[in-house]
Amino acid sequence: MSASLTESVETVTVVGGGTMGHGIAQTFAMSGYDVTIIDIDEDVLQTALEKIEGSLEKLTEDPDAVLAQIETTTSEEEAYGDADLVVEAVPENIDLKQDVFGTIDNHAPERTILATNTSTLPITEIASATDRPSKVVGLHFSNPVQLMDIVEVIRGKETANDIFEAAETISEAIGKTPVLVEKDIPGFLINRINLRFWLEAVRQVDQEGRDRKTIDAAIRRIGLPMGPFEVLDFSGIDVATMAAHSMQDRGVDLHIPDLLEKKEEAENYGMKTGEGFYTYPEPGEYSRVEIPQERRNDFDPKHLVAPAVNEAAWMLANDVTTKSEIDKAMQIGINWPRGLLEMADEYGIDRLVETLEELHARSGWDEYEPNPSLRELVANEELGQKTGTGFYEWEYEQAEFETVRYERREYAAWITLNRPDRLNALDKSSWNGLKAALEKAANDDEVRATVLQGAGRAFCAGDDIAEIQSLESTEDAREMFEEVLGPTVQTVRNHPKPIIAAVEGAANGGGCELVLLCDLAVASTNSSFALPEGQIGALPPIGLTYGRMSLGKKEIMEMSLTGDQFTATEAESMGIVNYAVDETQVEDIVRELAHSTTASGPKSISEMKDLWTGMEDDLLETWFDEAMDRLVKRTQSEEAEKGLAAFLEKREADWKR
Ligand SMILES: C/C=C/C(=O)SCCNC(=O)CCNC(=O)[C@H](O)C(C)(C)COP(=O)(O)OP(=O)(O)OC[C@H]1O[C@@H](n2cnc3c(N)ncnc32)[C@H](O)[C@@H]1OP(=O)(O)O
Repeated sequence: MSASLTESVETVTVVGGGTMGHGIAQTFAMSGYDVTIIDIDEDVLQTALEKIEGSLEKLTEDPDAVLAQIETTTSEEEAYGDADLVVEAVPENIDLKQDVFGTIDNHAPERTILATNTSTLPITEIASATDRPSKVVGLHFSNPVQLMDIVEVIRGKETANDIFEAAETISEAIGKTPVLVEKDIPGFLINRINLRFWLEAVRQVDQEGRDRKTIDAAIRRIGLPMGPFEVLDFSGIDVATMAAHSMQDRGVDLHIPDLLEKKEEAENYGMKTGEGFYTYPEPGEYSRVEIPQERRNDFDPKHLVAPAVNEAAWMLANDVTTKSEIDKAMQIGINWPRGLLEMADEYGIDRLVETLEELHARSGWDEYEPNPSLRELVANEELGQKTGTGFYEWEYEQAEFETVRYERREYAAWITLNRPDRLNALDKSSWNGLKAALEKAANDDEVRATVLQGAGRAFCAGDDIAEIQSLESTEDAREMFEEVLGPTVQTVRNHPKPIIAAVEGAANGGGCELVLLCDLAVASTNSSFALPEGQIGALPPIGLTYGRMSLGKKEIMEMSLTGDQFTATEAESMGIVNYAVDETQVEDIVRELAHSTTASGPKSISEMKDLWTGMEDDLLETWFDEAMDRLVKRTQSEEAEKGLAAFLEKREADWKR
């Protein structure tokens, strides 16, 4: 039925020749429809035609042919008498719109479908001004209409199925991607989600003293084309504030930060006035804002993503739309690199719920109370990529190798040292488990990056000192270090995929050395790094050899000779880790890094790694063997006997002065 309805639409009348109206008219004409624009003002119609002509010159080979399909009129009879579809785009005023719809209804034939491009008003109320509410539908275009792909198709309370479906197919026929909104809710889909994201960004500046450029840098970091302040300036602070107020007026639980109101009152609308959150060369002249990339890790994007996901969860729980419509809207409508709900599954629903709880507590805003459907996902362990199910299903595999847990989340292997009560100290089973897990990741072509992390409050406190103490002879020690530890070290070094250490907590001794062996590393700012092997009468075999590739002599010697703890920030400046970031972001930044490495060819990566390993071998292989030999002897020495006992008895060795 809708197909024939759609086919029967040949003539389209657009009401209002302003910014949206002329864009809508041009779009229909470019797709071959006969278009009439009606406005009460001849001058507006003239300007509309000029603007369309100017735009067509940039977009088509033959602007005249398209222009020939557009007529203008001020006569209602002429405009509506033969229209198959009317699209209204007059200013956002309910009385005006109802008046216009009453007039259209009087003049248009019974078959005519009536659409409104309102962004803030209820479709149902507009439709109530007609005798055909079942034939009224929302078609909310984005500005500039001729360039933006997305259109929201909104069902009013009375909209008939065939009209809703026809609106969908007509949207496709004019080259747009329709997003179906099944309920006539304030803000529809895109504004509702955008506003949650934007308003929290402004609150962060207003109430938390955050810097707007840092927030924009963090949001660009996760792949969005612009940060929230750039977007607000670009699309108009007045427009966003108006949309927020209208949602608030219609009963949506939503706060508008004072800072946004102040900008609006001062008429600092953004690019169009030359001043908004940023300053522009001239009113109306866009220039891309300089955003300091180096601050990109200093703000957690989850603070903005979580409120948006909460809004999406509310929509899903209330049958307003579907997951795919939400994700399509964000990807196609506003150029997100992935859909919002896909992103939610990457972050982990549990972590977004935690973020919402934190925002709720800090702001006191009830809209941040997590939607019950999110809590239900958490209760069901449907956390997203890390459990294989969240909003969507994901490729997921789990295996245990002794005390090491292996998970494949989509294209990344997450390997977890899992002896939290021993701070993941590396005993024989950990070394063997790590080797087996790495081999599994290496042999799986689907795995493109490998992450190494620790369970609990430490990354890894080094070799298991109790186990070292239990080695009773040089032969035992040789077997442990040369047949267990050594081969695992070589497995780490020869791993053909990027290995990224995710450090949260202590990385001591062998733990710190594992970080040195990884290709990339991210640490929480409360992590610590140390090579304290000397304190137990041993020595750091990897730190002293392969560690040289990351650290200079003074650094290695200070770490090895003193065993002192270094902070994550120091580790970052020394080159032990790439980034020291807030603990809430370690997992995210590691995942982003893993994702970024997939931009490089898998074979290129293994060649790069092979070259590096070969170079290290030429320089250091014999010295690593030498270091291991000395380590074996050290662990069997009288000094080690005292040092190992001292640690296990929680006291200092007697040589300490
Ligand atoms: C070739 C050799 C290479 C090596 O790697 S040798 C080992 C080098 N590593 C170290 O020397 C670090 C040893 N650990 C520590 O110094 C401390 O831990 C930390 C600073 C990392 C953390 O201190 P805190 O937060 O106070 O925790 P806690 O109470 O010391 O540790 C919790 C439990 O974990 C055990 N544990 C910690 N590290 C090791 C280890 N490396 N080997 C065996 N057990 C370890 C502890 O004893 C304790 O146990 P309980 O709860 O029974 O008292």
